[in-house]
Amino acid sequence: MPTPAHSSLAEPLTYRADQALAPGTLVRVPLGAREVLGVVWANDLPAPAAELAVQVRPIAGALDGLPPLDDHWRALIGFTARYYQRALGEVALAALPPQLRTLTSVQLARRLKRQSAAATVQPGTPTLEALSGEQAAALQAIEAERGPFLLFGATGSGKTEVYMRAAADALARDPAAQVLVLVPEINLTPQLEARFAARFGAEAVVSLHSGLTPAQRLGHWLAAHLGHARIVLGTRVAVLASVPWLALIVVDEEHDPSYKQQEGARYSARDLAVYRGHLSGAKVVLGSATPSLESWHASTPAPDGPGRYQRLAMPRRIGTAATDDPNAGLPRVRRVDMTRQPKGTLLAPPLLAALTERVGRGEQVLLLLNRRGWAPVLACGDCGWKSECPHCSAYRVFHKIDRTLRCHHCGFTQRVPRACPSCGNPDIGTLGRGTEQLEERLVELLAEVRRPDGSPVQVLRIDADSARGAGRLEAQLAQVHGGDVDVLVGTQMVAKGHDFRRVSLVAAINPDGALYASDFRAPERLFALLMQAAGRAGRDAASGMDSEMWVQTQHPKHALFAALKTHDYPGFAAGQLKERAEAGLPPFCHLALLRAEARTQEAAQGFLNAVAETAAEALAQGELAEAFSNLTWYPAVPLTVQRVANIERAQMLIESPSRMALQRVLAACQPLLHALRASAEHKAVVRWAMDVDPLAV
Ligand SMILES: Nc1ncnc2c1ncn2[C@@H]1O[C@H](COP(=O)(O)OP(=O)(O)OP(=O)(O)O)[C@@H](O)[C@H]1O
Ligand SMILES: [Zn+2]
Repeated sequence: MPTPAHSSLAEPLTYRADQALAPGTLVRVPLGAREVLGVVWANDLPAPAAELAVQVRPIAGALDGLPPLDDHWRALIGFTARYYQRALGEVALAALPPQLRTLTSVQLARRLKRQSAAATVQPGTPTLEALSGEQAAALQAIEAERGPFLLFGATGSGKTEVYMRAAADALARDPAAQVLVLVPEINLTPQLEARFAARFGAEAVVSLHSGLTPAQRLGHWLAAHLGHARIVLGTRVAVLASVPWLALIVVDEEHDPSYKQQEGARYSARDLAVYRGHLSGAKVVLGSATPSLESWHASTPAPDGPGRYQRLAMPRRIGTAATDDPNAGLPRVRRVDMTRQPKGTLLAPPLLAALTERVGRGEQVLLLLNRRGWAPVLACGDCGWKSECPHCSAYRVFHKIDRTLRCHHCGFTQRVPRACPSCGNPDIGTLGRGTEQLEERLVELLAEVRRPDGSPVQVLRIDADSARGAGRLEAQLAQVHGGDVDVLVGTQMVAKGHDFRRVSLVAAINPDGALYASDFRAPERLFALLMQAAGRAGRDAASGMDSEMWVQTQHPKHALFAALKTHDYPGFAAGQLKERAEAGLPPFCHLALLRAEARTQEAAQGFLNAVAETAAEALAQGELAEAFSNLTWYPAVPLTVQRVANIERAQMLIESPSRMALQRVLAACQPLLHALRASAEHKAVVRWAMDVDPLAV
């Protein structure tokens, strides 16, 4: 009973095969007029009645040069499809390398011949540093206990070393063992891949992510599937790779939102990693200096929390064990009250002075501004015109570099008008600031400043615009690591995971926007971003540089900044969890979002409300009555950015204290959703999607 990978059909299809095929075997099967890739899902079906048997088509061929996908993998795919409410075939397909879809059995055999044999792993090289006491204790616990573990290690506490030693232990224990290491965005951390390759040998490590060519992706996937790769390093898609001898899964920076897939099956790779570990008996280590509140709560011991994960703390930075100060080596946090600065100040004078001094001493400075472009809005002071996107409910951003107005939602781009398009006023201006403007201003402000060797100061901007193009980002990061850059300006991209050795001052230029955002996770995100940004400063304890994190804010007394000042993640988390418990928000309840897109807002909301009504009629009585009574359905509302590319977007929140109840009702809603979508009444609906455990609401 192979499941053809591309169909949106929920259930596997039945085919006939002359030879017995083990479950997990890849096959090519006819589907309508096409021939597609499939996976044998079960082979123990009762023979169909004679009159039906003639309708069962034979498979076109089996890719039997390849070992079948194992039970654990199939169970993982089955779980993912069920939990995230998607078709089995779709999830299986997304997990397989695209090139497999087109290969014939003969081509695959040829490809397999070229695949190199199993890599030999050199266990430990003699140049290893001695572990810190905290690192040694964490490793010992990982060795001795079952987990899953939350490695709660301060920035610069040496979590990567713990991952590598735990990996080395797992590989040494079993000559076939494999390790899966998940990272948020691989091109942001080229350093990490290099460190693993240096430690374990380049042949033993393969990467899996969307930046690979189709041929590389197939090659790396095969290396993992055949057991040749001992370490598989990848982004969220790698959690679904076939890794048959899996012994350890590491999820680095487990709080990172990019672990959540945002289209198709909207899975959380972090949550699936925990499930996968449970399925295949592999240990799971989630690591972060700013864990997600879900993982923090899960690792809180009874009676205050469920104690499902075991928390391992490494509060100290490497090289600071000799002092009594638990925050030794972490930057001193300074809040600048922007209400006391002249209106429109971009960089407060004391910050500019500190920055100038640091650069003059040959230290590096990192400025965080989470907004790309020159200014978020272009506006006319006379008639009130603003640079709205004609296709979206959003403003187009002014990019000075190529003099364009660009919509960051739909991509619509035009040249900047010379005068106000509405009233002809030639004197149009900008509102707000982005990274381009900050970069330009810094170059002006630092024009007279010299580095210790007398050369002019170098300013570099890193954001999604500067990083466009293959290899650009890696090259820019290499410039920073190489010391060619004095001031680095960037969006959240620069705050993540980098081991910058010479940064001694980090500043958040304007973080206030997120303080009062409507999403209940906004404070958690902001706190993590600022802690991580601060974590890029003063990483070389041996250099003796003191380091600082500056925060420019209109709300210097805000509790979030107070917690940041003392590097108090546990205090911040406790406050947030208390609020979440009182408000009945995750992790104390479970959410699903139903989204709809249509030509009109009315049609989008009408569809969602019809789903809620139909579900109530169909499910409130009968078998699912009790589960259904555990759910709260909120009315449909427009999304914050309501219209994108002329499509109206709406969503409906469904909430339950019981994950099980939510799962059962969502599954029962699937046929209702498909039927409603197909009905004439809702033909204006363009698409709908279900997001289980959504990250943003
Ligand atoms: N036992 C050790 N002795 C000396 N140096 C070490 C040791 N362990 C790690 N380091 C070094 O300390 C630095 C910080 O370690 P690492 O990058 O692993 O930190 P991290 O905990 O992952 O931080 P972040 O959360 O900021 O990414 C690295 O340069 C690493 O090589
Ligand atoms: Zn647009």
